[in-house]
Amino acid sequence: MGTFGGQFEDFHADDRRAEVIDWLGGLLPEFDLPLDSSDEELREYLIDGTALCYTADKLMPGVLEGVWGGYASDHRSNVKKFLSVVAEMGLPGFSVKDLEEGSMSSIVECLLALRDNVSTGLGENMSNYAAKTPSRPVAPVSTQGRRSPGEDRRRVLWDAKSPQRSPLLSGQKTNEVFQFKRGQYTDIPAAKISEMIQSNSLDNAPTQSLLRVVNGILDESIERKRGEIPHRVVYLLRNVVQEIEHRISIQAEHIRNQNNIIKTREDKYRSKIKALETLVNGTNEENEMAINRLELVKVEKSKIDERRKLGEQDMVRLIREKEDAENTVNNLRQEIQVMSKMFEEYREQMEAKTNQMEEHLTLRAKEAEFLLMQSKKRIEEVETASELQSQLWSKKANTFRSFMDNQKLSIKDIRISSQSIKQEMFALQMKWRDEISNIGLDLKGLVDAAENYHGVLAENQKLFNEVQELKGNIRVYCRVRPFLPGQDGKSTAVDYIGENGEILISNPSKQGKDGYRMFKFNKVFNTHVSQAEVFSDIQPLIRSVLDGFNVCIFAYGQTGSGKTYTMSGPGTSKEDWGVNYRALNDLFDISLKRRNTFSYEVEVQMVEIYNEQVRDLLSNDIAQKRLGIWSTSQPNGLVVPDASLIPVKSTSDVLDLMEIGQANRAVGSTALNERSSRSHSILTVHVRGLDVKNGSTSRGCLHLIDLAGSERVERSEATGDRLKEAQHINKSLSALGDVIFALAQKNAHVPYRNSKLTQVLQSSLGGQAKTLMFVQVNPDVESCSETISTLKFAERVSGVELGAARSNKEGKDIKDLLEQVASLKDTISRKDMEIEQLQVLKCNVKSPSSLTDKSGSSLVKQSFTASQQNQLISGSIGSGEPEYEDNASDDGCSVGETEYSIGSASEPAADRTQKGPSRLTRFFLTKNGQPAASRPKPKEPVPKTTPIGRRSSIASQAPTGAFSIKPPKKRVVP
Ligand SMILES: Nc1ncnc2c1ncn2[C@@H]1O[C@H](COP(=O)(O)OP(=O)(O)OP(=O)(O)O)[C@@H](O)[C@H]1O
Repeated sequence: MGTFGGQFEDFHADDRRAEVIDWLGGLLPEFDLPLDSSDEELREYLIDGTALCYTADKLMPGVLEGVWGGYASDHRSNVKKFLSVVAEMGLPGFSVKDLEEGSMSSIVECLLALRDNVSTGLGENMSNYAAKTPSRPVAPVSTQGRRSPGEDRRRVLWDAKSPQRSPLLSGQKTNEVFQFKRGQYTDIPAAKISEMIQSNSLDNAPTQSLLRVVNGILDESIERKRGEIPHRVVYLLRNVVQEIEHRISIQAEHIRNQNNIIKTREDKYRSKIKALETLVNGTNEENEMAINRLELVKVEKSKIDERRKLGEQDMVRLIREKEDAENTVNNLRQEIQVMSKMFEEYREQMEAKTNQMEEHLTLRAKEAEFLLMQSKKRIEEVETASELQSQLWSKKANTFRSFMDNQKLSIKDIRISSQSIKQEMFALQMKWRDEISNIGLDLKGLVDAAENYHGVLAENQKLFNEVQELKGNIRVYCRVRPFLPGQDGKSTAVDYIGENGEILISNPSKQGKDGYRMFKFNKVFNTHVSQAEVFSDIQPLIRSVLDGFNVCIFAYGQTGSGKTYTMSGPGTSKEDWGVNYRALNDLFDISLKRRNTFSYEVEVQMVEIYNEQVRDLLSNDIAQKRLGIWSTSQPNGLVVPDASLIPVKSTSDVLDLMEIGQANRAVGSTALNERSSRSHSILTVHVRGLDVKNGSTSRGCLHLIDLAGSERVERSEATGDRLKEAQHINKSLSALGDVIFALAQKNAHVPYRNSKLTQVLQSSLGGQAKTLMFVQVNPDVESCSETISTLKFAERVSGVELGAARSNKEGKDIKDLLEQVASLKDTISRKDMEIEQLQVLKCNVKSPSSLTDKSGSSLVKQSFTASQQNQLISGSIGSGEPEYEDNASDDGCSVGETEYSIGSASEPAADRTQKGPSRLTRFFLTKNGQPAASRPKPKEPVPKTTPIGRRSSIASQAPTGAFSIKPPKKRVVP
């Protein structure tokens, strides 16, 4: 039943809609919707509101102009205008939303109400309504025959809305015309009545007015009783009645039409009811068909919905795409703006540059012009000058010509005189030939001597070194550290390194000559010199330990200058080995070579001086007792006897010990060196040798000392414990400086006891040891002042004469050795004399004219006075150092070899003769420069005191007894 009710409602709605469509089809010519159009189709037609407005305008022309000025482009506004007209008429309206998407029934009902309202003769209302609207042009009035009801209706509307067509036709006037007072109709003049009739005012008059006119006329005729109504009034009456009849007939026709429509609708309803009944009573098949159709419809609907959804999605997508596109466009716009800004800036820059260039070019052009002017001037000047010059030259040429003429004349004279000279010369030549043959004989002897000259020189050099050895100068070797990795950009303070031990330091903080300082040492090792090369230079010195000498090598220099590098080496590989390892290795090698003649025992001690305390680096005992330092006169040579003394047999033993020692060393970091030695480390190698043939013994001791850094406290930025350490280090190093100073000055008192370091070094500095100092230099220009003070110190050290080293040998051959030394010194004096003679000869060869005096005797013979000759022959070294010969080692290396020569030994003889007294002469000078004429002759017994800086005579220093080496605390290397 519900379905049927719903279907009925649908049919009803369809019907109502069809009615509207039908009505609109008749009203609007362009409206061509079929009667069975759906709600949606109708909505589609009406939705923009134009059709609604047309309808209203058609029914009530101009009515919309009164409502907000006519049509609008916006569909909602049109619909609203239509709705306002409908509302004004008091008809049911609808909402805009209904028209857009809701039910169409409200719209259909509204339109039908409008239709009914208009067609049921709401003409008055309409005319009243239309009367409110402003005037508009008069619509053309159809005058042809009978009019259709619609046309009439519209005409009525039109006429009602055109009040100014004639005075009578206006609503007000019409009322005035048809609202006569009783008795007035009869009084209306005929002209007026005919005018009223002719002007169709009756057509326009409302029906009520017409009926009032009829009643009025009838009332007047009744009142008059006589029944006499003027013809003209009757005429009017008849016309009015005709009009009323006409209207009634129109109404009747309209009603008939309505009836027809109703009948048609009735038929439709009936057929629909029948269809419904058929539907209701229909077979299952039909139902199914209907259901199927319904399903199809649903499917279609769902499809439509889907399409709609898809459309909506498309719409959303398109909107998004549009938004994206807009964003892109905006971005592009922004980019364009940025680009244009940049371009603008760039253009401005280019303009600025162009301007600058223009200015620059203008300046250059001006300069060029100026230069051109100057050049022109110069050319003019040069032209003038060249003219003057050519004049001068021509003058000079004339002078020269005359001079040449004179010269030619004088040449003639000379030729004549040369003839006579030639003759004289010939006589002289004869004389010279004799003389030259004599000189040739002399020269032959000279050539023989010259052949030996170099050999003699080398020997002399060797002897000079030996003299140095005898003097016992501390050798100073300077080594310059290379820049470390990462220090590439630094500039060096080392300006020059000479081959003969010169080193020039430049100090950029000082100007001119003061900015440079030259030092001279026994040797300077440049940055590239290898560990092996350094060692080869000191090897003979170290080997002398096996011959019973005490040797001390210590490294001095500021932190990070390479002391540990030189003494220990940077690593344990063989190339890296420093002096320590190489020295011990070398000692083992030689002792092996000499094993048939000598048997050696090697023992090692390793101590450090840390904060003025001596610590045993080879002890396992952490809480060590303080170690005492013995006086240097201890016969066993042990300076720190309580320190562990470990016997070693091979290099590997040494390596193990060094490792222990290095591990126990006190190191820390300073601002200058990441791992800085904070103590002085002393490695002492004790060597005892036994001559298996004659039973004599020797005892040598090698001190290898790595001093702590000598930098200033403030530069190392040390504080706390580090400051204390640094202060101790500085104090001990300054004590070392004082000792060196006292030694250099040959003071009676040498302050050894001021520090542990000087106490330990006492035997090396003041005793009979051979001492060598490595002065380490950091090339960095920032360390320039430290470098200079280090080198000054080293310079002072190099001036210290310790006296000749003494071998700690004991045996019956000491006397023999002393004799050997005496004869050696005799040889030296002889050799020096020979050299002197050769030099004199050489001078004489250079100037042959001076070779002979008038008496024809040789100047060579005259170059020495008798007293000088006596002096030379009788000159004696006097020291008779037995150690000198003992230096010669079995393998041919001797300590006194040229490696230790000081630069001056290699100077050319000529230079030396020019500079001052010869080496020989210097050799025989005492320290105050006086000739040592009273020296004993070589064959004389060896004196007890040495003439050259010896502190005590050999005799007094000779070992007095057998070695009394205190049995040390020996420790076996793990
Ligand atoms: N001749 C050299 N060749 C290459 N590198 C060197 C040389 N000398 C020193 N060095 C390097 O310089 C750095 C400092 O050297 P080293 O530690 O030996 O200085 P130091 O004077 O012993 O310092 P400290 O007083 O602080 O102990 C190390 O890295 C070392 O390897």
